[in-house]
Amino acid sequence: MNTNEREHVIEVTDLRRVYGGGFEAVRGITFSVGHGEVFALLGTNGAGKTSTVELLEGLAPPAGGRVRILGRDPYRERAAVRPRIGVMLQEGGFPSELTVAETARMWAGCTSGARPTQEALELVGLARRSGVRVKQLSGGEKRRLDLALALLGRPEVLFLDEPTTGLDAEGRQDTWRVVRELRDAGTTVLLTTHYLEEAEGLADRLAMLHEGRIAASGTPAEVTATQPSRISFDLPEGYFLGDLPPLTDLGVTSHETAGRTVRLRTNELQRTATALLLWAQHARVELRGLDVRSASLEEAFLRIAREAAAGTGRTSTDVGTPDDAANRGVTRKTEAAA
Ligand SMILES: Nc1ncnc2c1ncn2[C@@H]1O[C@H](COP(=O)(O)OP(=O)(O)OP(=O)(O)O)[C@@H](O)[C@H]1O
Repeated sequence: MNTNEREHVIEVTDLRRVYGGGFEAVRGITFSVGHGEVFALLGTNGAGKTSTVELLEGLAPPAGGRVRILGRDPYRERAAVRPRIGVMLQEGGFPSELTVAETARMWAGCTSGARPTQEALELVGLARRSGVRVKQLSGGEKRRLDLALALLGRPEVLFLDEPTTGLDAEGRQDTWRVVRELRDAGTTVLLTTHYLEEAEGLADRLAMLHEGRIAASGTPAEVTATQPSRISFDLPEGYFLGDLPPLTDLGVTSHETAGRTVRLRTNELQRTATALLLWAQHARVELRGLDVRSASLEEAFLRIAREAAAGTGRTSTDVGTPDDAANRGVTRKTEAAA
């Protein structure tokens, strides 16, 4: 592996995809993924995730911009790139009359340097179902088979398009475990998902797509940090809202009351919480029901999607590389909302 591959296993620059009829599904996106990173593409339905991943897999040429996988063009240099990547499609579409083992063997026959089929099936917890026909598998088991086949070639780069759709909670956990093990072994993983907790728990970095553009990107923590945190508590007996320190001085962006319960939103969680606790200590009162929490990725996603849909999204895109340690702050492409 040369230096460039180590730095940028996946490199996407101003990528565009236009379908017949002139519809622009991918409108100039830029990001890179480093060796051994898990990168998640999130987005609303039709945001352009699959259209992007297909370009990365070399299934179609971009209408504009550039893709490099392991330093090579995945479309023009497909013969060199394909053996080094693993692809798990949304719909595997394998012959339903074959058994699991037969399907894996058939796929292994088309894969250079394939690992033993039983090993791949064991990785995804399907070894016990080797003799079962594909048509008799549950939806979740079919997804596991898709994953096993993607792993057969010991890929350096793994593309997972909605890998846990249709899986139950246990199956999802199993898939996450496999992805983490692969990542720990140095595999670079790019996944698309609709499950925000999946991105939150699995991805080192992520990008949220909206209408073919990146609306926000960064680590999950960086993306959620762009959203206000929440603090709620009950006003102590005999105290009123006006008895608290001026809320704007505490970094509070909005507040509401319901009975004696006060709910605050703040972009400076530590400062606001500390000031409230100091006030309570000084007043010798208890803030009953105190609840302090950061925004979830789901909240961030919903807000960013709403803002982007309202037309406040900017058009430029940029995601820091993993080596840009000093520049790892989230890249928000939407104006901050109150
Ligand atoms: N072959 C095609 N021809 C024309 N338009 C297409 C084609 N494939 C996808 N599109 C359109 O491109 C846009 C992006 O689709 P894409 O499948 O990439 O979105 P997605 O983010 O993967 O969506 P989902 O989460 O629903 O799977 C959508 O508006 C879709 O209708």
